[in-house]
Amino acid sequence: MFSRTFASNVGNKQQNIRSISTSMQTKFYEGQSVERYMDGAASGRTEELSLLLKGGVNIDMKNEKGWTALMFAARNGQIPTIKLLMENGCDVNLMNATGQTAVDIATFWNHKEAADLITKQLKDSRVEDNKQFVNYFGHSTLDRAAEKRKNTKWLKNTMENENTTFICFHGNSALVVPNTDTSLPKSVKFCLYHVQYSNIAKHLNTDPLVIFLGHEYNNEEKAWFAVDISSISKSVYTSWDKDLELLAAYPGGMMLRKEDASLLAQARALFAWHERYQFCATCGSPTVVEECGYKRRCQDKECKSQKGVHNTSYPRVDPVVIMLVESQDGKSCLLGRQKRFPHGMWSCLAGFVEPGETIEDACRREVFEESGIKVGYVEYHSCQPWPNPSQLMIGCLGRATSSKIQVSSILQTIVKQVDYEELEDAQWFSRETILQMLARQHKEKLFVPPEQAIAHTLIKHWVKMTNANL
Ligand SMILES: NC(=O)C1=CN([C@@H]2O[C@H](COP(=O)(O)OP(=O)(O)OC[C@H]3O[C@@H](n4cnc5c(N)ncnc54)[C@H](O)[C@@H]3O)[C@@H](O)[C@H]2O)C=CC1
Ligand SMILES: [Mg+2]
Ligand SMILES: [Mg+2]
Ligand SMILES: [Mg+2]
Ligand SMILES: [Zn+2]
Repeated sequence: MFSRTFASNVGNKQQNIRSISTSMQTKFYEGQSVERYMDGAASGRTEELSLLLKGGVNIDMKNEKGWTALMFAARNGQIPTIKLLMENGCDVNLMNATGQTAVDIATFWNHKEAADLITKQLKDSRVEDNKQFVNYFGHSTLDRAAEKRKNTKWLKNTMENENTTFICFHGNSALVVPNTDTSLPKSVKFCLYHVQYSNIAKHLNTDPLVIFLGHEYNNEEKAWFAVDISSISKSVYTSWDKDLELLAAYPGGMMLRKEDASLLAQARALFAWHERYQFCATCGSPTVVEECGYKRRCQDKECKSQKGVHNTSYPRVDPVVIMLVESQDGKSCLLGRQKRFPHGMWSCLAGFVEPGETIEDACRREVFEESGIKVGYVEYHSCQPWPNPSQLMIGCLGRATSSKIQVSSILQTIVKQVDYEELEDAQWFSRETILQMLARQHKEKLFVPPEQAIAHTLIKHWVKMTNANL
């Protein structure tokens, strides 16, 4: 039903095949030339390969065993050749006749650097190929390197390393400096303050909460940590830099560069978890931090949580569905208003996923509870870590099977008693009205959430999907 959505979301895989048009280039398909191309890759003759690629060779051509040039380069750990092929857009996902990818081959032959390099591209290309939308707060550039979290020696050395960067948190807020880089979008008002541990260590508690965020891909030397500085007063941190200030993670986190925002989303969720889960959920004993911020272990050795793996010991992520619901005729979409929203703002309906519930059913239930609208087909669009404090917003598109809105239909009786309403109002909006709201040109000053919110992404996607001129 939503095939047009898929066309603009996940179905548009680029075929990255280069056609060869001239007769000279066509000759290249002859056996000898294939061999020359493959041999060039295996031997690392980058200049020759570069010329062949400029001549229009099919970069992903395969030999009779299904091997590509990238696979040959991976077989011999030819780093510059691998880089050249990837820069020229080779397909890193291809498999040979026995089902091995270039990463498998590099790994098998012990070329770790080559395997890591191709793996990184693989991740990037998945995003690129699928045209998958990455929302604000989701642009992490770090390898979380979970295996390092237990390696105390590596952690200690790395924390002290001058290439390592610390970001600082004080309760719910991050330490920031005003942005002075005018090349960044206007919405970027602040930058996370970056500091080395040695510069702040003397001001910290004896054992501050430190969280390992990860290191840059293929570079263990460039590691990132977050540290709790709540024991430090304003006069102390402003002595490091007079422009320093504390920025509340939400909504302040919307005013950062996208890379900073993802670091904030990761750190903020973990700090909030540590603050709220000081005691064991199973027996009530105090807990201690392990795995550089990624685990809390009960101090009672007899506690059930010590036996086996228990999710009470690990950081929380709360799944929330958020959905753009399209009317039966496809001409309008359903938006709602919560009381706490700024005047004039309308957004997608959203709600926490409940235990034992599918994403699709959660969308249908929340929409029905909040608006009385029934939803049939549901599909996934994209997601967003939401640091308020640790939701994972699962963005979906849904098709309504009814049209009569009854706000908080199911909750209405309870709502009266507890004086709380999920939504103050819900309405259908035409595409034309949505366009005015997106452009902030609506005559009654109605608008939708800012582009940092996944609600904005979904609304804009629906407008594009319905062929509006955006
Ligand atoms: N990024 C975005 O564009 C948007 C993000 N959101 C976020 O989604 C979240 C959920 O949306 P709502 O409409 O409020 O959900 P909702 O419709 O499920 O109602 C919230 C109520 O659900 C209950 N609840 C169930 N599980 C909960 C949990 N794990 N944590 C807290 N409360 C829980 C509480 O009674 C709460 O008052 C909100 O925290 C909001 O910050 C909401 C809309 C847009
Ligand atoms: Mg709800
Ligand atoms: Mg809701
Ligand atoms: Mg709910
Ligand atoms: Zn316990």
